[in-house]
Amino acid sequence: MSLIVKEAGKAISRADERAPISSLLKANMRKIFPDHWSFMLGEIALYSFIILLLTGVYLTIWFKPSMTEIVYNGSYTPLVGIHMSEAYASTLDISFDVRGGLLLRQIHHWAALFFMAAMMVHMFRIFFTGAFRRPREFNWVIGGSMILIGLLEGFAGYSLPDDLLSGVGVRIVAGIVESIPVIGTYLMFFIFGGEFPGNDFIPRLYTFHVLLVPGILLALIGLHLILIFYHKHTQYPGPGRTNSNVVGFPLFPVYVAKAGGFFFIVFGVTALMGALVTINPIWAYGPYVPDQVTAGSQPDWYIGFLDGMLRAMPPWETVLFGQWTISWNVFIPAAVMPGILVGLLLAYPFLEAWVTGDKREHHLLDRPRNNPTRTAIGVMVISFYGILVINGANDVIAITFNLSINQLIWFTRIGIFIIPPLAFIATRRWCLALQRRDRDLLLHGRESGQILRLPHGEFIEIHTPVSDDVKAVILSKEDVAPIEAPPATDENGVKTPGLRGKRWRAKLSRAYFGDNVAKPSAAELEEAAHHGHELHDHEVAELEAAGKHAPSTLTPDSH
Ligand code: HEM
Ligand code: HEM
Repeated sequence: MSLIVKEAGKAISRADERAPISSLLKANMRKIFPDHWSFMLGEIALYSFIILLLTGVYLTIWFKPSMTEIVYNGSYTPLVGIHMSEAYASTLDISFDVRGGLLLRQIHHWAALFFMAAMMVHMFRIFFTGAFRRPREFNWVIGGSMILIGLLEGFAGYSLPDDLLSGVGVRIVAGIVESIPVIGTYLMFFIFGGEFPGNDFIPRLYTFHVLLVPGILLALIGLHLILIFYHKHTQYPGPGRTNSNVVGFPLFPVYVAKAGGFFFIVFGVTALMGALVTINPIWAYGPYVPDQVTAGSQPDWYIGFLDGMLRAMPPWETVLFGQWTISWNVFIPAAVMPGILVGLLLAYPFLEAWVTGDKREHHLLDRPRNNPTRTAIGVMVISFYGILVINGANDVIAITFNLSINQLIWFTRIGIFIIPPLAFIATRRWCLALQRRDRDLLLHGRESGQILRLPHGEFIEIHTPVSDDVKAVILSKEDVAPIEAPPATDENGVKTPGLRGKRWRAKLSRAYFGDNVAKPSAAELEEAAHHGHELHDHEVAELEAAGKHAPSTLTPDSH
């Protein structure tokens, strides 16, 4: 036995001489990572992706990416004798005839929904805490691209079974491609290998779904994680945490154990969902037939906002020279708007840095209230997105709540211009109110609800000072001055180049920082500490004369 161990040890050192992994591991495994529950969101995205890879490989063994028509003869009797594509029939086989097939299919689908949800909530965490600021802007761009690619990958997978529900989705995509002016029809023929639906689409989509996109995602996730390691993780403000240190636990053994355990929890929950909750029962929809549509058909949740945008658009069309139709009703919501939204998403870190003029490195996270405009922009975008998702399900909502679908469409058309700005204003005011509360907490302590009556009859409210931990968190706020507009000419009378642009930028910057409530200065804190921690001499004397003691840990605040 000891000989085997010795030989194995020798083999490892020989391997290590050729590929010096141990020194690399030694240097990095003790790296410190900060701790917070919200840092688990990125992990959920990562583990869901691993589950997708594992279950996806299992599905490839039986799935037949072919649109060749066959007559079904499997064990799901209601469809026996029906004409369908091999893709649809093989998905039925996976569901009813392959051992564990339905379970793995359902785990794959649930993992896809969790993957997209985890990515999005992870993105919100990054956004609201300002974790995308320098030096992590590029990692934000990688993340944003992964959302877009994940969305395409999910749509591709959802379309593979060639059932009536997914076929309707593919038909919509064909329509969107056709709506692109000039090249639309050519592009549609190129993608589908001829008229819709043709025979080539599912095999092409299959290569896209199981090879091309997973490969790209794998590379991007690898790069994303390497960059996180390289930049080090940001941390939330707290006692002893600064922009230049990291307070937390070492990667090995603490995080390796935690992350390993968490992977099994995510896998367990996904497997439980796959085992207990039906998802995408394609046998109930039937095979895709181009002239049929199922009532109440809904895409997976992450596509809902696109569908909502499409459904809200008025029926605008232009016919050029009496023969070329431009379908604005499809082109704008399904091609132009998504392009603009993705562009803004990817550019956000750079836009914010331009408006604030803040190009410094940030390793300490912002509290959302301390950056009211950013937080308000985030909530505004979420409300915009939410309205579109609701409209994407307007037929189902109309039937469930006995409403008219037209009412819902008009609610969306008007609401989309009114609700997001209201959400912006309300959030901004809310953040500023929280800033004011923080300032009050530092200067006057917490209202204890205890009222003290002084012997001469006056009532004072007792305020307890906040703990040092809370103080450290509140004091982490940075008060940044807005950018000033340069003078029209310099001291030699030379006109400032690009004056108009610079004035605009200064205006935006002022609007961005707007009514920021400055945190108390050191002098104000000193004054408050001096003033607040003891009762006035005459009050103490009064209490003592009455045979009472002033509460020593409490701070009265009647002055
Ligand atoms: C496949 C999808 C993704 C995976 C597997 C993933 C994974 C992770 C993990 C494990 C972390 C460290 C833990 C944490 O902070 O949550 C992280 C951090 C980060 N992620 Fe992602 N992420 C994904 C998508 C995204 C998206 C969509 C964005 C933004 C648009 C993004 C931007 C970032 C940034 C900027 C950090 C650094 C955060 C910091 O240091 O505080 N990621 N990601
Ligand atoms: C981000 C990664 C992925 C996402 C979001 C995703 C999503 C999906 C979805 C939603 C379906 C429809 C499932 C259903 O029938 O209800 C599907 C089907 C499928 N996926 Fe994926 N998938 C991913 C990665 C993979 C990988 C890596 C493979 C293979 C290596 C794979 C192989 C398949 C196959 C063969 C099907 C068709 C079988 C079926 O529908 O049951 N997937 N995928």
